[in-house]
Amino acid sequence: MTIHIGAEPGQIAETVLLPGDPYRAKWAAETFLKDVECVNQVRGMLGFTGTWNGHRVTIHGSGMGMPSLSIYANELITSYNAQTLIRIGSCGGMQKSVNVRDVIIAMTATSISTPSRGIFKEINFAPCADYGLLRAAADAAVARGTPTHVGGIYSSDVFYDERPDLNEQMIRHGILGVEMEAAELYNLAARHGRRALAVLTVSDHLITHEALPSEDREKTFGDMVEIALEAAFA
Ligand SMILES: Nc1nc2c(nc(Br)n2[C@@H]2O[C@H](CO)[C@@H](O)[C@H]2O)c(=O)[nH]1
Repeated sequence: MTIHIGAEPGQIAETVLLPGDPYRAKWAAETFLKDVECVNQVRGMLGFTGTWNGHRVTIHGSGMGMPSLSIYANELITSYNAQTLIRIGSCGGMQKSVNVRDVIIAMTATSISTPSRGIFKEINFAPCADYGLLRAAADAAVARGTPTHVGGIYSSDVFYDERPDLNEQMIRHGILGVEMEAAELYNLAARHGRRALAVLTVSDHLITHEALPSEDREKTFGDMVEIALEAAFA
């Protein structure tokens, strides 16, 4: 048991999927896992452990934003020995070539600040995905016929951004999408020698201003869960 996770030792699997929304964690666990057990309800940040194709998997909410993700990823790594952590989430599209419903496999995660800035100081560390997970996820996505993009994303600290110049520079440099969690997940995985990846579905678009209808979000989210599971155990 930790400050924010009520699970007993052994109740969390070495492979953890991290959606931002705890209710998506519940839906994904009930939809894709067998022998599902709720292992955390502290502060409503639900976590579930079960099996997929005979493999133990935990699906646990991370909350929105890097400070929240940092709390859960730190405790999952240091107190429950999580070895593979895959963020499954959604993002805003930032390139005309990226369409709503597409999947983005995040190779790198650019930010202007993360909770690790106190450690890095003047170091401009490059948060990047585990290559094996990245390759397996890209292969799984393409095999499903899902339009897939592999490249850099932007992990922002704000949803209602008052800095249009930031997005302009990210778009100019080929950043595929914006979300709010992956950079710190990659920082923590590098620090603790773990595997991490972010698999994102594009649910809104910063250029076209299109947004995915809520009923489509569940289908595309399901695709991402399966891609992440196939990559984790490839
Ligand atoms: N900053 C930002 N975050 C986004 C966006 N679209 C999505 Br889905 N997100 C993600 O969704 C949540 C905010 O709605 C955060 O957890 C982000 O990771 C967007 O256009 N901008």
